[in-house]
Parts: sequence; structure tokens; C-alpha cells
Amino acid sequence: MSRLPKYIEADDVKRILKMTDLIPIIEKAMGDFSKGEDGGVVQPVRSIIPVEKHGGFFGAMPAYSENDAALATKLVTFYPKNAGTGLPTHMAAIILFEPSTGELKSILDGEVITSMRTAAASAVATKYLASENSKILCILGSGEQARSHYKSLHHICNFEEVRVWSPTLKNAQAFSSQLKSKVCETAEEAVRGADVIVTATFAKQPIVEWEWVKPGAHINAVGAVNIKWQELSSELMQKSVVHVDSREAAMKESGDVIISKAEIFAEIGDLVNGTKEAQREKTTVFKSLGIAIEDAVSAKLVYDKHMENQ
Ligand SMILES: NC(=O)c1ccc[n+]([C@@H]2O[C@H](COP(=O)([O-])OP(=O)(O)OC[C@H]3O[C@@H](n4cnc5c(N)ncnc54)[C@H](O)[C@@H]3O)[C@@H](O)[C@H]2O)c1
Ligand SMILES: O=C(O)[C@@H]1CCCCN1
Repeated sequence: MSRLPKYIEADDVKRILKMTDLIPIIEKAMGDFSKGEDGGVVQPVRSIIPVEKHGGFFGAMPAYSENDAALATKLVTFYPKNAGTGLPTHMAAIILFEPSTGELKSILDGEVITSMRTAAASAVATKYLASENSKILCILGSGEQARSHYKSLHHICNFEEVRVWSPTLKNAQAFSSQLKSKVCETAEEAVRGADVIVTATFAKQPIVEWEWVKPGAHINAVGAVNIKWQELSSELMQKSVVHVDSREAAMKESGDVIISKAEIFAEIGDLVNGTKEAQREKTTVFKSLGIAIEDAVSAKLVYDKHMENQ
């Protein structure tokens, strides 16, 4: 290759990427993904390898969307033990190719995209599954995903109250001083009566119980990306209508699904495509794991907008 690829750094991604643009493209990508080959998407379940000696994980996430002309792979590390050290717990780069020629187009920072596209996917799930009159948002966790979910979900519902809980009180207080919300001392206090609940933590054991959850509430469960970890109790998973981003990935990666043996009702893309009906009135869970197609279409969007301004 004769030219160096363009590098798009985090500040530029942050400046270019707007939630209002992202939510619809993630919705379309989730729909295309769930159509399988008919949706023009090729995406294997990602490879995750443990870096056991250092308590970390490394993931490779390739995907191709014919409809969006997006061919990319995300390389991501997640190191829960980085919490509090000044280093992020998730770090990533996205490598974008030109599908018609195979040419390397760009390398993009992947942290901002990971943060925003995950929250955008939850926004799509919430759009289909939360009750129309949702007023109370509960966020468990106060890190990167908690913050991006606060922002994305305000595009879907007119919340009158936001509650935040985190195992370290001062982290919840810092969140609340930046994003208008009420700090709760326990997860139970935050969850009871909430219409929409987000779990965005590194919990390995359940932090939400069925009996705390208001009937008809919608839960976006974003953490516990490991077959041995759970954020939601098995009872909660079994009694809720469970949705995932990818059935195949959930059966391979999600402790919440595998340990509880809960039935998966649908992928969010099935709701987008209208092949499954959204049951808004029931208690619903979106067990999000993150799928590579979300990164590929987000990276393509950022790249195209960046090049328009060159
Ligand atoms: N589904 C997806 O697409 C996707 C994408 C990115 C991250 N994630 C996952 O979302 C979760 C949050 O990621 P993040 O980027 O916000 O991380 P972060 O490090 O910024 O925040 C993690 C939060 O978890 C809390 N926490 C840590 N241990 C806990 C425990 N035992 N019980 C309860 N809370 C605990 C911390 O206090 C902090 O508030 C992680 O599990 C991460 O792997 C999912
Ligand atoms: O989809 C993602 O990008 C992340 C990678 C780390 C684990 C959780 N999911």
C-alpha cells in the first residue's frame, strides 16, 4: 500500500458522531443483522481471548454490511481491573476497509464509538419495549456506559426522574453532579418503581431481583459479557420477555442467558423488521452484548462525515 490510512482520533469521533444520527443507523443495522444473508450482513460471533495473567480480555470483531458498504473490524480490550487507575476499562480501534477493492481506508478510535453505539442499541430496544409513558429511569453503574445511556435514552423518553446507583457512592455522586440525577444508596432503592432500568456494571453476580422490578418495566442489561457473569437474577431473566442483539452470541457469551436458561423471545432486529411483535406491556429485558455490525456502520458514518469536511 502506497498511502498511509487516515487516523481518526477520539476527539474527532466525538465531534462528528451525534446520537440523533447514530440511533437510526444502529436500528437499521440491527434489522439487517437479524435478516441474516437477506440483510446483506456477514458477521461471525466475535473471538474473545482471555489475557489471564493480567485479568484482561481481547476481542476481534469483524463485520460486513453490503447495504451500508461498511467492511470493518474492531479490536477491543477490556480490563475490569483498570477501574480507578486512570486508564479506561475498555480500549479499542476500528479498522475500516473499502468493500469494493479491499483497500484500507481508515483506522478510527474505537472507544467513543463503543460507548455511543452501545447506548444507541439500548435506545432502539427502549423505543420498542418501554411503556409509552415512561417517567423514571434507573441507571446501575456510573461509568462510561452509564453516562452514554443517560444521554441516548433521553432521546427516546421524557424522563421526569433519573436515579443512579453505583457500588462506590462517590462515583455515583460524581455522576449525579454532572448529569441531573438522584443518587440511591442501594440498587433496590434505584430499581423499585422505575420504568426503564439500565445495568452497566462489571458485576459478576446478579444485582437486580425480579421482585424489585415494576411490572411492565424495560431493562437494558449491558454488562456481564462472560458466560460466568450475571447482572440479572435467573428468576428475573426467566419471568421477563428476553431480547438480545444476537441469539448466536447470547448462547455463546451471556451468563445471564446461559445460567438462567431463560428463553430468548427475539433479537431486537426482529422487532425492527416486524417479524416479532414488541410486548411493551410485559416486563422486558434487552440483554446486550455488542455486535460488530454496530461498530462497522458507526465507523463508516464517522469516516464519511470526516471526509466531507476535508
Ligand atoms: N453490550 C455492549 O455492547 C457493551 C459495550 C461496552 C461495554 N459493555 C459492558 O458494560 C459494562 C460497563 O462498561 P463501562 O464501559 O461503563 O465500564 P466502566 O469501567 O466505565 O464502568 C463500570 C461500572 O461498573 C461498576 N462496577 C464494577 N464492579 C461492580 C460490581 N461488582 N457490582 C456492581 N457494579 C460494579 C463500577 O463502579 C462502574 O460504575 C461492562 O460490563 C462492559 O463490559 C457492554
Ligand atoms: O461490544 C463491545 O464492544 C464490548 C467489548 C467488550 C465486552 C463488552 N462488549
